[in-house]
Amino acid sequence: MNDPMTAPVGPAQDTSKAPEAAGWEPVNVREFERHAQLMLSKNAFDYYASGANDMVTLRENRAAFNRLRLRPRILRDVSMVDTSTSVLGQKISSPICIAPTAMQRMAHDSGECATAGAAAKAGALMTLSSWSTTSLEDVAKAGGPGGARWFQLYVYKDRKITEQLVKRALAAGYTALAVTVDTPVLGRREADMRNRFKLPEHLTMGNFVSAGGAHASGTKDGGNDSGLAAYVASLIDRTLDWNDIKWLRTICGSMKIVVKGVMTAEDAAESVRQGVDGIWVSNHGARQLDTTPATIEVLPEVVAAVSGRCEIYLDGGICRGTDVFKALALGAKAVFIGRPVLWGLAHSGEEGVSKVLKLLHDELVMALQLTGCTRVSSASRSMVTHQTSYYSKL
Ligand SMILES: Cc1cc2nc3c(=O)[nH]c(=O)nc-3n(C[C@H](O)[C@H](O)[C@H](O)COP(=O)(O)O)c2cc1C
Ligand SMILES: CCCCC(=O)C(=O)O
Repeated sequence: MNDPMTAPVGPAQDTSKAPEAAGWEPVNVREFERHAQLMLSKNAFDYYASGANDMVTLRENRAAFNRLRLRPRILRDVSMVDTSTSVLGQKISSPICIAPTAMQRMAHDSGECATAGAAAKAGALMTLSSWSTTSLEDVAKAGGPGGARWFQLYVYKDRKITEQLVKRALAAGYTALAVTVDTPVLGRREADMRNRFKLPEHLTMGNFVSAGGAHASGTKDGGNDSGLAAYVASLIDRTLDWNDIKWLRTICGSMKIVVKGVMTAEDAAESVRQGVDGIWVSNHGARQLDTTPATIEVLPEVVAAVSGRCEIYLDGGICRGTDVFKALALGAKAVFIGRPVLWGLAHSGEEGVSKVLKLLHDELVMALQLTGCTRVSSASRSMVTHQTSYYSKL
């Protein structure tokens, strides 16, 4: 078996429903990924799994968690553990939330509706991608009235289309807009270039069916390149700046605004000055600018710059309960998972997403118990240290 730390990402085997996958019950997130690799087409798996360029940051997002060491406390009665918390005033059962990932129906035909169903059953917060293969209204229905939902926004050059999208999200009960600010152009994803990635013919960008044309058809024809890169270049607004965040504030009604893709103390401080409600530390799952640090490495500078003035979230590379614990201990209010949800979907639709959420939840509970914590707010800065801190004391 490949070493999970060094295993290359892709290329995927093109053996959908491979016999090796049958009857295999993955016991951790990395095994769900390997299972998905057997189940999915190469076009889909490579798109989901890969990062930008040399994928230095993709490996770092994982490796940086593993360089952190936990300092457990003992004899603290951990018979009862409460993982519930809140984000932007909304109660959720766990700090493990679902990040927006585009085009989920390539992973399983039930796609985003299955994710919404699993999230609602677990009491988890789901963020829906602008690039959902199901309309935001149908996803809201699938999650039911009680589901906690945010909408991820890509700002289109066509501001009428952007505005309609925001208004529809508000009407459908999404409570926050996660505005993605790290994608003025699409990162260079070489697997997608090689595969000439495209959305399968039977799928559409579900939020743009009425807009029609290229907006709806998505990434059907990339010519000699990734179809996704062509879509972004022609339709997504790369002039986006802070004035647009102000503009969004005027049209988003009661929805809160979270900026997704903050990676520096400077931008965190500016985000607070601009009055955003939340800061989402993310390097887009290492799919945009390669050789940025891991998100867990920049979290401390963001936390220091924000100094409690708004909530901070983190995503990138989370695949263990101990990763969640480390992010919380270093100051994140909640974490988001991207690819693990896709691996759950590929395994068995809604049931698979439920399994992944439960797996990570159970691992988090154990991480809390074994560090002597009975609630997520007890995960503290003193319980995490860098591995080198031990060597410096020798
Ligand atoms: C296949 C895929 C599609 C994604 N699509 C979107 C998207 O539509 N909008 C967005 O803001 N981020 C998108 N992201 C980034 C995720 O929201 C998140 O930042 C990232 O996946 C977290 O890292 P992880 O996959 O290691 O958990 C996508 C990531 C992946 C892997
Ligand atoms: C503009 C990019 C859309 C999907 C996405 O965010 C991703 O593939 O990472």
